[in-house]
Amino acid sequence: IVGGTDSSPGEWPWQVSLHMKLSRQRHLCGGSIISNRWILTAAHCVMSRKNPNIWRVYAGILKQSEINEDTPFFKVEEIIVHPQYKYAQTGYDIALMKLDKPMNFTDLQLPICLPSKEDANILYTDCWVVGWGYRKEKGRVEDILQKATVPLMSKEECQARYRRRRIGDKVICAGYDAGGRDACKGDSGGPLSCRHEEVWYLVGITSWGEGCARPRQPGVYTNVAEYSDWILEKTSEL
Ligand SMILES: O=C1CSc2cc(C(=O)N[C@@H](Cc3ccccc3)C(=O)NCCc3cc(Cl)ccc3-n3cnnn3)ccc2N1
Repeated sequence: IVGGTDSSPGEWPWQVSLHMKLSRQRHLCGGSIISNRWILTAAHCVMSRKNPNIWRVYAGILKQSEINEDTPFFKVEEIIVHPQYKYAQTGYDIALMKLDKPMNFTDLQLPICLPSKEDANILYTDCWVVGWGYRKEKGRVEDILQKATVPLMSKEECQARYRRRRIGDKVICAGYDAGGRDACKGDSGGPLSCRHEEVWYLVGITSWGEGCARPRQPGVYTNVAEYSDWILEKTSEL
């Protein structure tokens, strides 16, 4: 996160850290708890890494330094990538991870609400992008979970900023024309969370941008409300 500040314990209880373990392990992406068995993340995080056994899901943590060989994690039983995903910039950047066992909810690990299709045109005014990603384009994964508030941007304005891309209804843009606050490397897959009438909704999944926090280059997020049918279909499959 560029231009953010430290989060407090339990401030984002739906935020998880997705670690990939090959010879070594490291934080690769963020994700969001949406039920006691399912994590929502970005397809580009798991594409070409769909072997569930290499993933470790850490919930209820604030600092990466809390993670060591004794820190409990969830194993992944199944990974479901949206069938139309190709690259982040062409959309459908959404994936589900099924945990190998149900998570017990605590003050530090809780699900976030999914917006319904009807909520797709609510004007959210209190939105935050959160993650352990870089603070600048040439940075490193941060220890303390960072948060930054970013205003949502209209599709038209976002299309004008990304002339060579197709900015459709299935993505949401957020950021400042002056730049300065944005997601960055290591934040992808994590939540763009918006508070509406006292309730937090998972409005976006951190997907792509041209650099980090550059003027007139907003962050582009998967518009979760547009995928509510797909999420419900995949998470209720018997
Ligand atoms: O220990 C380490 C050090 S190296 C490292 C790199 C990345 C990374 O590039 N992540 C990418 C995505 C990715 C994930 C898996 C494999 C390959 C790439 C990312 O977050 N990308 C964020 C994309 C992004 C989104 C928004 Cl909304 C705004 C601006 C940007 N950025 C544009 N340029 N940088 N960020 C993630 C974890 C890492 N862990």
